[in-house]
Amino acid sequence: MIAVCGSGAFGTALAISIAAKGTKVLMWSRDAEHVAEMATARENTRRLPGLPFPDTLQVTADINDIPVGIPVLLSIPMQKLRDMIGAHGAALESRPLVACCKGVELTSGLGPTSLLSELIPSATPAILTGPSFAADIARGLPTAVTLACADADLCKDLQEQLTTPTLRLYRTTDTTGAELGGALKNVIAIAAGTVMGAGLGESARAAIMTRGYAEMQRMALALGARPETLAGLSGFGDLTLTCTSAQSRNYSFGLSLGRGEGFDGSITVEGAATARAVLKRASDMQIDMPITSAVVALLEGHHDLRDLMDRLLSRPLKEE
Ligand SMILES: NC(=O)C1=CN([C@@H]2O[C@H](COP(=O)(O)OP(=O)(O)OC[C@H]3O[C@@H](n4cnc5c(N)ncnc54)[C@H](O)[C@@H]3O)[C@@H](O)[C@H]2O)C=CC1
Ligand SMILES: O=C(CO)COP(=O)(O)O
Repeated sequence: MIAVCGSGAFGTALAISIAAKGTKVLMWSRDAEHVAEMATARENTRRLPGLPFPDTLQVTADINDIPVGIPVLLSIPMQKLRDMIGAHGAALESRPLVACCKGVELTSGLGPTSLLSELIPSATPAILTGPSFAADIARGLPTAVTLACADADLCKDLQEQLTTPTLRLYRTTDTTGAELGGALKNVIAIAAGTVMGAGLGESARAAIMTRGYAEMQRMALALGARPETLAGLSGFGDLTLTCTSAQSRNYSFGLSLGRGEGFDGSITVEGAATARAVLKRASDMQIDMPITSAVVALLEGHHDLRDLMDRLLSRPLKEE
């Protein structure tokens, strides 16, 4: 048995996929009304309509229903994870906790596994991340992601428990690389969307993706990530998906920025807060991140995209 905390799109998709192979899954949400709705409809009509729950998936609004010791997947947006743990951490102690979120916390500069280690030292943190849209996972379309956990034996055990016939997990002990790949690619996806929204062309997007990947590597390697993790599913793989699909909320947010349109503030766009958090960390560490810096300028109301592009294009010429 496993548990999933958070009944958003991603948590629900993982719960459906894992339950579909016969594993018992208990999905918790803080919203009792939503839980009652899901229990009756046997689907999450708010986030993944039309994708029925397997019989092995149950829902609860009481986090204390989660049995002691079983692995818990935490699919809560990065900037909300501290609040969630603050309110419910006592129920999550002494067990594997698999972060299923992508970002860097604005207030601390920490990624999901470091934050979990700080807040619940008795738990063993892991992270599940990589190129995967929730709807694809829930529909049973083929998907491959990275599972990272510093404890190699536990990582292998979780890999077996969470892999399904359509969701294939690759394992690594490099939690830093996995979580930074997932966080940083969202920032570059906002930039790629902006370029496309502004009509600057697919060649410009390819340049943003490639130079964005160079930025991701600079930051992640400086923080101890392994290059092969960045080149894998959680880095290059997710960068590719998120910078090329309007299914991505980060990319769609960028499209709106580039077109000068508004965007629904209730939609989870992890890259926005992460861009600010990463830029602060990069400037403390004297790491050059011009694309991230341009995204932050856009977020702070710098509407002259042409001026930002000119700034990127007029940087000193250098080796690749
Ligand atoms: N949607 C997708 O296709 C994918 C999402 N992710 C990642 O999964 C994470 C979650 O994203 P989604 O599920 O799409 O977001 P979502 O916006 O659909 O759902 C977020 C969930 O978190 C809950 N939540 C928010 N604050 C909370 C709090 N303080 N306490 C308890 N619960 C709280 C909400 O009630 C909601 O159920 C993000 O980090 C995202 O980057 C990763 C891969 C795919
Ligand atoms: O991380 C994702 C796909 O791997 C989902 O991307 P968005 O959060 O931009 O929708």
